[in-house]
Amino acid sequence: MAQYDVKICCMGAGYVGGPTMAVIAKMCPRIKVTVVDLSQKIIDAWNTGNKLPIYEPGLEEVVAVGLKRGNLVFSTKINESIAEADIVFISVNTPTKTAGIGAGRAANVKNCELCARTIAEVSTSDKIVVEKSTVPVRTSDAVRAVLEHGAKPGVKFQVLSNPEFLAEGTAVPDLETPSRVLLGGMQTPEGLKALETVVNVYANWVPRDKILTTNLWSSELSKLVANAMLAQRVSSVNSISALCEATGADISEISRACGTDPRIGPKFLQASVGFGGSCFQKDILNLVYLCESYGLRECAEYWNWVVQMNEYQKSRFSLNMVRSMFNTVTGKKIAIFGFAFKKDTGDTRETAAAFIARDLVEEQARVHVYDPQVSRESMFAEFKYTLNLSEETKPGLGELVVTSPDAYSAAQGAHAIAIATEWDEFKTLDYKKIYDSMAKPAFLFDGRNIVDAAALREIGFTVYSIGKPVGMK
Ligand SMILES: NC(=O)C1=CN([C@@H]2O[C@H](COP(=O)(O)OP(=O)(O)OC[C@H]3O[C@@H](n4cnc5c(N)ncnc54)[C@H](O)[C@@H]3O)[C@@H](O)[C@H]2O)C=CC1
Ligand SMILES: O=C(O)[C@H]1O[C@H](OP(=O)(O)OP(=O)(O)OC[C@H]2O[C@@H](n3ccc(=O)[nH]c3=O)[C@H](O)[C@@H]2O)[C@H](O)[C@@H](O)[C@@H]1O
Repeated sequence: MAQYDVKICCMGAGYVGGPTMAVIAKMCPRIKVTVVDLSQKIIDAWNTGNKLPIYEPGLEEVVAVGLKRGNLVFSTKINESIAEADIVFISVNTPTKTAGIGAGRAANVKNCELCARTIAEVSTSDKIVVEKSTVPVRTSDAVRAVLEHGAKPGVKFQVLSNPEFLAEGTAVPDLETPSRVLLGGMQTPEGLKALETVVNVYANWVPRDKILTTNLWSSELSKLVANAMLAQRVSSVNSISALCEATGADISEISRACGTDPRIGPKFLQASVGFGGSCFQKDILNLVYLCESYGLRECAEYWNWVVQMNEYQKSRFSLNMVRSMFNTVTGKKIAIFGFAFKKDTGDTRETAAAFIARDLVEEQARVHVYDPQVSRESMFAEFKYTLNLSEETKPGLGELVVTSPDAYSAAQGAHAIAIATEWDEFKTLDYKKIYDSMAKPAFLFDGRNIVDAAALREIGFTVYSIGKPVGMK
């Protein structure tokens, strides 16, 4: 039997737990990594090695290394895996609360607490418990209290915070060459020793100067702030896109002109139909709630506007579609290109595309959606979860929303195309062929500014791009 230097157990085999642990296993042959989940279906999918539960470029190859070598295991044997581990990562979902105190804003840390209870219950040896989930600042206090109160005699726990900064679609490069790894711990001799143990895991492939250590609360809060600041840039640029449409300025030129200043930088200045994803909105609302809880009303309002601006951008997009199409889309076929919240992922959580589809369906349009990675099942799950939109709340939804096998059939006979996700394949479609197959006038609303609007206008399309007045290149 193989001998390992360290044994890791990760609770939660989702978008974060799966890729993060697969990379640790790949980079550290002397570490055994077991990823556990409550869902047998998810664990079975990871174990296939080639039909993974999530789509992420390059991930199959990374998972294959650990599975083949035997130091990466996916399992539902939660208790046994925790019991044999030296380090336990908690990487479970922390969604926005839907009921009770702070509903709609506060993060629900129920799953983290349950993990802590399980760890306390089954541990017969000391463990380092690492919060990888994104949590409100000071959640580690609660985790520590649960662990200490539930611990078997003589068993000691150290709690660390190690938030994850990977972005979906680029998870593998983000994990293999991270901008930084952040680790927070208690500034006590035991806390610092635990920090050093986990620093040593990452130091197998991450340069030491990129491994930042802080106190627990700074680490927890930095994660919320990083997401809030990234989302703030998108909302800022989106707010200016509305001003561009009104004045004749061009948002792409503005992003370039401002982003060239090294103090501002070029990234996250791409105007869009609105940001989506499971975390930006959730984490900002969590920050808003924290500010409110500490009586910091102005700070709460400030960050809340990042979310408000995003809502405005999404509704502005669908309103512009309806207005441009002579104030009615009733009975019209409309193609939506892309449903994932960004390219290179099949994740639909909080995707702007769902909001656009909802608004169009409310107007009784017939919406035909094509996305290379999103199944009809996930699309309808997202409608229900985020928008409470289902056959029960909107009879006939199943017929109004059609999932198409490709972009051409989605657009066939349609009055308009809305590009909601920036998949590369949408840049190189045969738009002449698409135009010829559409009802006229043929509209194209580019929610990602990825098509060559001038070339499409040459073909005959009426093109609307974000942050560019009609008729502009
Ligand atoms: N999705 C992303 O790109 C990122 C997410 N995060 C944060 O990481 C955390 C996890 O997010 P995702 O991986 O996206 O969530 P996810 O929903 O994809 O995965 C969470 C998994 O945890 C499992 N789980 C829940 N309770 C459990 C328990 N008691 N024992 C074992 N498994 C349990 C669920 O079955 C699920 O498979 C969240 O706090 C999120 O905010 C942080 C950075 C990036
Ligand atoms: O905590 C998380 O879950 C993660 O959230 C984001 O990652 P992710 O949501 O996967 O994707 P992003 O690339 O940040 O995009 C988020 C949304 O903003 C949109 N966006 C992004 C950049 C931009 O310039 N314009 C823009 O509209 C994207 O299309 C997408 O809908 C952060 O980038 C990660 O660092 C973080 O770990």
